[in-house]
Amino acid sequence: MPDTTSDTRPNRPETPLLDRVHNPADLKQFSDAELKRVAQELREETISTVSETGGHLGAGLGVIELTVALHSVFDAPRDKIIWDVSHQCYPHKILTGRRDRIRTLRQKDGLSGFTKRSESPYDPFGAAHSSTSISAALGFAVARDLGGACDTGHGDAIAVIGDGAMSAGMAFEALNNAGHLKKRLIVILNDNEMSIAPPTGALSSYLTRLYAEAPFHDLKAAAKGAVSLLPEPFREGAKRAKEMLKGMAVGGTLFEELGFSYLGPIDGHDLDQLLPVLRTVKARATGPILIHALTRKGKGYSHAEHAADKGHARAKFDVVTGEQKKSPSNAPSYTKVFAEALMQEAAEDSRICAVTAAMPDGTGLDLFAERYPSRCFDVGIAEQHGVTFSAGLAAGGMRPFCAMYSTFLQRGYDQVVHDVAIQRLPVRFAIDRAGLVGADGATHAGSYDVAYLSNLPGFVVMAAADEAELKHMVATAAAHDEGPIAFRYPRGEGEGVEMPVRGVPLQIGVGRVMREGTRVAILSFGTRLGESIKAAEALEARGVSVTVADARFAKPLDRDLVLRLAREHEALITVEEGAVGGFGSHVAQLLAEEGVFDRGLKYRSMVLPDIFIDQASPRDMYAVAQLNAEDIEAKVLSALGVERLDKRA
Ligand SMILES: Cc1ncc(C[n+]2csc(CCOP(=O)(O)OP(=O)(O)O)c2C)c(N)n1
Ligand SMILES: CC(=O)[C@@H](O)[C@H](O)COP(=O)(O)O
Ligand SMILES: [Mg+2]
Repeated sequence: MPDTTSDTRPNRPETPLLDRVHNPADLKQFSDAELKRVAQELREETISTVSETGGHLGAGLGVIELTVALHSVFDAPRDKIIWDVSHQCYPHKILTGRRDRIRTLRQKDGLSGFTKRSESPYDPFGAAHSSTSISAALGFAVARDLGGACDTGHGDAIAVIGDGAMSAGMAFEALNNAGHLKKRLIVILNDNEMSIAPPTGALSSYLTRLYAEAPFHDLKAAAKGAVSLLPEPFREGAKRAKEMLKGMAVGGTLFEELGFSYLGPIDGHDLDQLLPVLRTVKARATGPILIHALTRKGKGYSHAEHAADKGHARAKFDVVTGEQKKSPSNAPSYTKVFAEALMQEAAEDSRICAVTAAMPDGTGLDLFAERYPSRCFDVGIAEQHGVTFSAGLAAGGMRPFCAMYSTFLQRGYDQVVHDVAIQRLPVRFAIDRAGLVGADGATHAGSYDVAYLSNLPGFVVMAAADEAELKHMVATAAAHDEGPIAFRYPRGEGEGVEMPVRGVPLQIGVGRVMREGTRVAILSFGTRLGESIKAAEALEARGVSVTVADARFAKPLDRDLVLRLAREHEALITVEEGAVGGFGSHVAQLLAEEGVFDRGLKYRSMVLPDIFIDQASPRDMYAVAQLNAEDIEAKVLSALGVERLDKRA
């Protein structure tokens, strides 16, 4: 792994205090005034790092002071600091012994862009999907109190959760349980009034009202007696507030009603507030406590602060101009093709509507929302609800497209089974980020959707081999009222194929043959089709005649096509960018049932390997997965048992 600290390129900021921090304990040498300078240096180091690596910028900048305050007051790794989503963890990584590798973030063999237990004892819990931190922290708190053994010892359990992540049901399930268990547990609500896009929903409005009514003073907590938890500078003000509030009917905050002490709102960028509040909480808290910190996403870097997404994620960029270094695109992204195809369908059919769970830009539904605002729903980070809401829309006579990343749809799986599939409701699942996604790594890989959908009775499961196919699949889904249907497509740009003006519905369960050969058949499902064709060309050049087909459907399988390919070829290879249990498994099942193996077919199934693949470029990840053209070629040769080709094709 490259060590990048010795690099003294001119854009590296001067960081004399930060240079003295090798682990969080080193922060204890500094006065509060010096900690403010550490925070400034940490901010500059974070900006400089992400300018070189790309990655999540705005969220980390928004928690710089919080990170410094937490690590200077608490004692990690004994105290467990759990970052929700953990896309804001780069400053934490810099302070926790990983600064020498910070510029390897999100690269092959480098640091993960998220917290990861295997990476550091300072990452007590891994994350990347949202809203898990309170549950995990509560688990640590209970384990501590029950005397569980933990390598790093047991101290405080602290969850840092954003306002976006707080909108998920799972966060409330955890609050509910924590309020009941009454264990000492610290939750910091990092409220920057942003998700990836501006947050939607009643909870977001509620949080806004909380601080609009009591900016930086805890009037309600004071009224309910939480004043003793406040540090001295606040206590006087709070007492006065309490006096003021005497006789007024003040309801508790939602969090207090759930059994938490509520402290806040406080200014999450002001160490003069953060440090005394955290010190007091550390010294005095008994049960569950929620600290409501107000922050700004992208804080301190104007190009992030003023961007619509507050610098949520960035390609490498120029620090001075903020300009991102993106390579020019040769084809429209799959996401954009989906959005445009959906708008075409929606223009013809007023029942078409769309649902996203906090990913309007990522799924392309921001475009749809602009054109059809009343037919587009951002439900917040709430995949479970999003799926069942779509089921309700379908039951109510609409034609909903539930657009989610493959990896996030995992969270709504029971809803897919129980609310959609069993009721045979025609929800259309647009599954973006299918396959390996690159820098976000294993947590974001779309590996399982084919397996977890193709086993459901009545589901139609398609994979687009290219962007034109995607357009046809959108049309297919729009026309399919008989039950649930899903189509998957990868992150990034299309293959550059010619696009039809309008998508044409495909015949359900029918694949297509791309080229005819005689000896070997490669049956691809999804965008590995291009690699399969390349492999076929290479094999052809070596004298092996290859048929290549695009299955289009994992369910229902094109039985005729599969059986014909099996009958007419010596070997059949299936290729997909999905885990075992998906397309290839269904083909194998069919071949077994039909007794094809008894007749000696050489069958091989190429799927993602049974490992979690760490971040790298997508191509490198596919190399690890052995799903590139050369791997397909090698698989064919090994299936044939051909070491030196005999030109028998
Ligand atoms: C279950 C799940 N759905 C969607 C996402 C995509 N996602 C990552 S960060 C984010 C926004 C989080 O907002 P917030 O918690 O407020 O943190 P902020 O970025 O504002 O600091 C979303 C939607 C995810 N990581 N996990
Ligand atoms: C942290 C998170 O879950 C998102 O920010 C994710 O990284 C977005 O991925 P895309 O860049 O593929 O939209
Ligand atoms: Mg937020």
